[in-house]
Parts: sequence; C-alpha cells; structure tokens
Amino acid sequence: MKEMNTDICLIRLGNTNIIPVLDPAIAREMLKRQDAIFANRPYTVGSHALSGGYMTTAVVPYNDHHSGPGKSVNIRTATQHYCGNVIRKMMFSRRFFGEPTPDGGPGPMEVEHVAAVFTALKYLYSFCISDYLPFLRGMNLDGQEKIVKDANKTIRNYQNPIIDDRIRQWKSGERKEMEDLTDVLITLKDSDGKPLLNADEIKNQAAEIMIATVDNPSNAVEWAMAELINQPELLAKATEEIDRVVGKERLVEESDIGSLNYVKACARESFRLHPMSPFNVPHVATQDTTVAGYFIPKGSHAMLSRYGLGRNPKAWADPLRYDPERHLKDGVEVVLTEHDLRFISFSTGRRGCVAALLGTCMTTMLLARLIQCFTWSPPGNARGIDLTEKEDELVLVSPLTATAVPRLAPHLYPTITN
Ligand code: HEM
Repeated sequence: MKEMNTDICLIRLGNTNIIPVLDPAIAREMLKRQDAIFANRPYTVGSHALSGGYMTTAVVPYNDHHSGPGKSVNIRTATQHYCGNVIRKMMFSRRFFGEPTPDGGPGPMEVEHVAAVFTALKYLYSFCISDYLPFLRGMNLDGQEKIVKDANKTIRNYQNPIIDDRIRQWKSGERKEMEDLTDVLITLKDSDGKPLLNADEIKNQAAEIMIATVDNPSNAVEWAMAELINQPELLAKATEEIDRVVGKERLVEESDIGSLNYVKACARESFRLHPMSPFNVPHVATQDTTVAGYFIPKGSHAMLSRYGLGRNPKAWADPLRYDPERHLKDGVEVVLTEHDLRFISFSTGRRGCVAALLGTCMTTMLLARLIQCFTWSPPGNARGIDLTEKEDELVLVSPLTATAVPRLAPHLYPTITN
C-alpha cells in the first residue's frame, strides 16, 4: 500500500442516508478548540474525562472481594461503558444518563444509549442494498434501515434534548463559558462570523462523535485482556512496567502514557490481530489511480481489509500469534497509529481518524488501569479464555468474563460521580 498514489481523494460511503458523516474539517477544528478549553483547567481533558470509567468501582465493587477470592467481571461491559462515559463527559459534561444500578454499575438508560450506538456501528459496515440503489430507500428490504433508524432515534432521544437546552442557554446569554464539545459545536463560526452549524447539524455531529468513539478502544482492550490472561507471562510484564513507571500509590495518569511502551505494544498488537471490523469504512476513488500495480478506475469502491492487512504473513511473522514484543524497538516509543497501513488502527491520509491522540489515550489508559488495579485470571474453574470470534463479527464469541482481585490500596478506588 506504500505505493498508493497520494493524489487520490477518497470519500466515505455506506449507510450515509441514515448515519450522518462528520465533516473532518469541523471535527479537527472542534478537537483543536476543545484542547484550548481544557488548557486553562487544573486538569487536562484526558485525565479528567478519562478517569471516568466504571472499571475501578462500579463494575468491580471494591469492598465485595478485596480480600476474597475475587469476583467475576464482565470486561466487555466495563470497556464499552468506559468509552461511553468518557465521550459523554467530553460532549455533554456528564458521564451518565439516568441513575446507575444499586451497586454503581451502568443503569438502564446508559445501557440503552451505549447499546444503540453499537447497533448503529454494526450496520455501518454492512452491505445495504439501498446504498447502491437509492430508489429502494425507505422500503427496508433487508431490515437494516429500520434497525439503524431505531438505534439512531434512541441515541438522539438521549442527546438532542441536552443540545436543545444548551442552544437555548447560549441564545439567552445564560451561558458564556465553553465547557465541552457541545459548546464548541454551538459556537463555531463561519468566515462571516455567523454560526457555522444549525441545530440539526450540531445534533448530527454529536451523534457521529458518539458513534466514532466507542467501538475501537473497547474492543481492542477486551481482546488485549483476553490474550494477556491466556499468556500470564505477558500480563506480568505489562504489570511490572506499570508498577515501575507509576508505582502502586497512585493511578495511571495521562502523563504516564508516553512511558508505558509495553502496555501500548499490547494495545497495538490487539489492533493488528483483532480489528473491530473486517474492513475499513468504505471509500470511493474520485479519480483514476493505480495502487500497487492495480488500476483503480474513478468511482470504484475501495474496501481495505483490516483483517487481511493485520494478518498478512508477508508483513508479519507468525501473524496469528498475539505477540506485543514484535512492536518493541530499543529507544523507539510505541505508538498506536500505523501510517504504512501494515494494519489499520486509525487509518491514514485525508480521511484517516481525526482523533488518533484521543483514541490512543483512551485505549492505553483503559488497558493500563485494568492491569494496574486488578489481578486477573480466567473465570471460575476455567483453564483459559475461549478466543473464538463471533461468526458474523470479529468480537469475542461471548463477552469476556474474568476474575478480578484488587491489587491497590482501598482509597485508590474512588466512587465516581457524574
Ligand atoms: C482507538 C480509537 C479509535 C480508532 C482505532 C479509530 C479508528 C478510525 C478509523 C479506522 C477511521 C476510518 C478512517 C478511514 O476512513 O480511512 C476513523 C474515522 C474517524 N474517526 Fe476514529 N478511531 C478512534 C477513535 C475516535 C474518536 C475518539 C473520535 C472522536 C472523538 C473519532 C473520530 C473519527 C472521525 C470523525 C472519523 C471520520 C473521519 C473522516 O471520515 O474523514 N475516532 N477512525
């Protein structure tokens, strides 16, 4: 893929009639502005929002089993809801919708919100006949349109009232300070100083950000944990690195990420071997081009195989083996981006992910905290984790469940408030 003609301009297709596509220019501007908002705070966006996961308290209630044999934890719930918490905090200044469960776990409203986001994501990559024959739109021939519309409605039912209220606050002058990404979207201006986005556009962008954030980090961390629990010697190395860099007196912070090379190598290996989806989002060539000797006529749909690239034996020795150490080189910092496309994490180029830094922070922080905070083993009497993939998706066939025993002092497991 290195031979790719850089003049090629790729744009994105796929269920776009139903799921809005975030304009990358707006996204970049937004992320830039967001940095500025948080720069004046005593915390960075990362350390504030990223510590908002459930993994230390709610999913693994500390007092239940600190000195006991440990408790079974659904790691998929923890990783998916962590991502939901982080992006809701950044978008709407609130981690949760509704009330949590009595033990502090994700309550029914958040479960519904996050589930709807994952449903929308699942169908983003599906072949949908009306994407190719638009006159079929609205007929719900393959059932996908209704599923995605319902999911989209659920997402918006939670988000849109907050956005409407926020627009009202800005109009009435009640709100003057920017707090989060909703404020950024509302106050973006065009070159004439007029609001860049109307209410519907803001709602579309918010829905897109929610959809863009949650699947990759949560899936990569779930797979990394499954692989590491099955290879305890690798888990021990990651734990040793965290204890050496961070110690056991405080939690991993965003500022530690640069030094956690082994943990990042584990996450990077997870992106290589276990991508969230078999293909990158579809693109279309806007002009004739040649890639690796193959002529690609204008208008062709280009689907890069995430699965195929990451497991290509020409690029990776023993490609099916989970081996984080293949990414370690003396004196070189491990990153989760891969611009040579030997596998796809954030992709690259004009339509590559706009949030590689945030995605790296979320993934590394989540994985590092899970490893730092608990000693993990297979659940019950199981001898290992079943690494079978689901038949129609690349996720683990069943949500990863493992036994967790806290390994830090009790005061380091704070109760998270909104
Ligand atoms: C580990 C985390 C993440 C990974 C691995 C990831 C990966 C990707 C990939 C593979 C694409 C498609 C690129 C292409 O079409 O070639 C993409 C696009 C995108 N991502 Fe991410 N992403 C992550 C997190 C995020 C987050 C946190 C946000 C926003 C807050 C985000 C926003 C976007 C947007 C807006 C696009 C569309 C860009 C465009 O179409 O031009 N991503 N991401």
